[in-house]
Amino acid sequence: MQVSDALLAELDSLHPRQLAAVLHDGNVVLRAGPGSGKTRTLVARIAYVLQTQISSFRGVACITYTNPAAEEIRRRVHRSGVRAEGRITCSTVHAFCLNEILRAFGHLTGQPAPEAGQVLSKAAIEALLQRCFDQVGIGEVLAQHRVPQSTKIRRALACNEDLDSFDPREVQAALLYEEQLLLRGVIDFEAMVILAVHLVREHAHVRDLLRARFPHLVVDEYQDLGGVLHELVLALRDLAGITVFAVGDTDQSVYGFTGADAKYLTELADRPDFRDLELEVNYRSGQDIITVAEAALGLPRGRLAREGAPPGDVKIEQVEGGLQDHARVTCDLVEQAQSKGISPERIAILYPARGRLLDDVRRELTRRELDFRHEGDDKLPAGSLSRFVQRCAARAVTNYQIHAASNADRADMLRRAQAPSLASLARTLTTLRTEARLAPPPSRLFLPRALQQCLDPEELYPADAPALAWLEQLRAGLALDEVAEGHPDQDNTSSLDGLAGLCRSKGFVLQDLARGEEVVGKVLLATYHAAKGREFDTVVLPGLLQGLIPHDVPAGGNRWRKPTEAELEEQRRTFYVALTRAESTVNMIVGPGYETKNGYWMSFGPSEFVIEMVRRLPEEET
Ligand SMILES: Nc1ncnc2c1ncn2[C@@H]1O[C@H](COP(=O)(O)OP(=O)(O)OP(=O)(O)O)[C@@H](O)[C@H]1O
Repeated sequence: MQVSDALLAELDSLHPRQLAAVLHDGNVVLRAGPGSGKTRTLVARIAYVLQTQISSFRGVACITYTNPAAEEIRRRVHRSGVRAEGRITCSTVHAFCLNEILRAFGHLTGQPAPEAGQVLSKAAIEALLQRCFDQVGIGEVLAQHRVPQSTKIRRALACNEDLDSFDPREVQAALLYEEQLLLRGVIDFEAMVILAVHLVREHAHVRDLLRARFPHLVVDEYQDLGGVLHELVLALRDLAGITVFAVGDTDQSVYGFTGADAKYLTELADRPDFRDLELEVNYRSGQDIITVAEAALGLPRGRLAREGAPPGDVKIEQVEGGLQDHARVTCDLVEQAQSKGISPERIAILYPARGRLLDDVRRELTRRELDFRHEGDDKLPAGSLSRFVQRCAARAVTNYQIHAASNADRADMLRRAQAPSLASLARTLTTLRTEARLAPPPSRLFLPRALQQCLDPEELYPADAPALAWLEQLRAGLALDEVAEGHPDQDNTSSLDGLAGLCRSKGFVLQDLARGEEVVGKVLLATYHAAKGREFDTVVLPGLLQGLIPHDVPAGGNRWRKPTEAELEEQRRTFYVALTRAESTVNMIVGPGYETKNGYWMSFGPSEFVIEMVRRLPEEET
C-alpha cells in the first residue's frame, strides 16, 4: 500500500523504540515518561495503520482523556498526509461509548440511545445525588463535593470491586442514585460507559460490527482510566478481537479521586499477548528540568534529555508576603519571558487549585494588561455546544486579530495561529447534529460553507464589539437552536440561552466568548490537571505553599481532612506533571504562607513537595 511522504518522513525521524511500537504487528503497551514522544508515536501508529494495515473501508478508534487532546491527535494525523475522513474516530471515552456503541448499535439490542435532554447536566447530577444523600441520612454532606467519590463507588460497583474502603452510607446513596436514573429514564456520562460495556459483553453481533468498523483501538493516557474503562478495553480486545495500542505513564496518574488507577496499565503490560515497550529519552525538557522533576516525584527514573538539548533553567523565587506577592512575581516573570522574545502562548501559569490565588493572579494579569486565557473558565456554561460556540468565537477573533495586525506581524501570527479550522468546526457541528438526531445536511459542503459565512465574512466582526449580536447571527446561521432542542445532553439544551444571558448581563464582547480558547498572543492560566499532555517554553508555578499543595480534601459536609498517603502521592504526581510541561524554564514561587478567602493567615511555609525536592537534589543543582 502507498505510504505518504509525510508519514515516511515521520517514521524516519522516530527513535528505533518508537518505530518498533508503531510497526509492531499486534497489541502494544507503550510506557514512558513525560516528553518522551508517546503522543507522537501514537499519532504515527494511527497514520501507519490507516495507510498500510487495513482496507480503506475500515478505521481506527482512538480514545483520549479530553476533547482538546482528541482534536490535537486528529489534526496531527491529518498533517501526516492521511486522508482519514470518516475512518478515524477520535474522542473521549464518553463520546466513544455514546456515539460508536450506544447510538450505533443500541437499537439492535433494545437499548435505545438517549433522547433529547436525557443525559443529566452537572447541576442535575448534583441535585439527584443530594436527594440520595438525604434519603440515606447523610443530607449534611454536600453532593457538589462528592460527585467524584460517588463516581468512584459506581465504578467499583460496576466492576464488582471491593467496597470496604468506602463509607457504607455513600455506597447506599450510589446504589439509590443508579436506581433513580433507571426510574426517571435518564442517564449520566458514567452510566453511558457502564451501559456500553454491557452491550459489548453481552452481544456478539455488536462486537462483530465494532471489529469490522474498528479493527484497531488506540488509547492515550491509559493510567487515567478507571476499572470500567479498562473492562471496556478488555472486552474489545478479548471478546471482539480488536488490536489494542495503549499508551501511558504511571507517574502521571492523577485521577485516582474518580477511581482511575495506574495498575490497569501495568496489568495490560504484563499480559503475554501485549508487547511492552518503554521510551527513555525526554525530547521536551532540558536535563536540569528533568532532574528537578524527578527529585520532586521522589523516584529517580534517570531519564535523559535529548542529545544537545540546553540544560534549562529552574528557579525558586521566595516572596515575603502572601498571595498578592505571588501574583505580582508571577506577572513579573511573565513580562521577563516576553521581553526575551517568548511568545505569550508559549508561557503557562499553572495553579494548584481554585481560590484566592487564582483570583489574585487573574486580577494582577488584568491590571497589567497581560492577555491571558483561563482554561476551564467556569463562568461560561458547560457542555459541548457551549464549547463549540467558544471555538467559533476563537476563530472569529483570530481572523480579526490577523486582519488588524500590521503587515510585519501578520506572517508571524499566521504561523502561530492555533484557531480551529473550518473543517474541524464542521466535524464538531456534524457530531452535535447527529447527537441531536437532526437530518444530515443536504451536501458535504453545506456546513463548512455555513461556517465560513458566519466566521469568515468579508467584513470581519471586531473582537471588541458586543458579543450578543455575533452570537445571534451564529445561532441563526448554523441553526444551533435546533441542535439545542434535540440534544440528549441537558447541558446543551440550556447553554445557548445561558451564553446569551451572560452576553446581555455582563456586556460581553466577542473576545470574552473566546477567552478560554487557543488564541494567538495569550498566556495560559490553568490547573495542573488541565496542563497535562501539553508543553510550553516557560512554566510559572505560583502558590507552592503548604496547605495549597498538598492540600486537605473534602470529608463531607463542610469538613476537610488531611490527605491519605495515596492521595498525598497523587498530589505529588500532579506537581510532577506541572514541572514536566516546561521546555526551557520553570519558575517556582514559595513564601511564608497565605491568606484564606475569609481573611485568615495560614503560615505553614513552603510546600513540603518543594522542600523534599530540594533535599533530594544533588548539591550542584541547588
Ligand atoms: N523522535 C523524536 N525526535 C525529536 N523530537 C521528538 C521525538 N519524539 C517526540 N519528540 C518531541 O518531543 C515532544 C514531546 O512529545 P509528546 O508530546 O509526544 O510526548 P509525550 O510522551 O506524549 O509527553 P507527556 O506524557 O508529557 O504528555 C514533542 O515536541 C515532540 O514533537
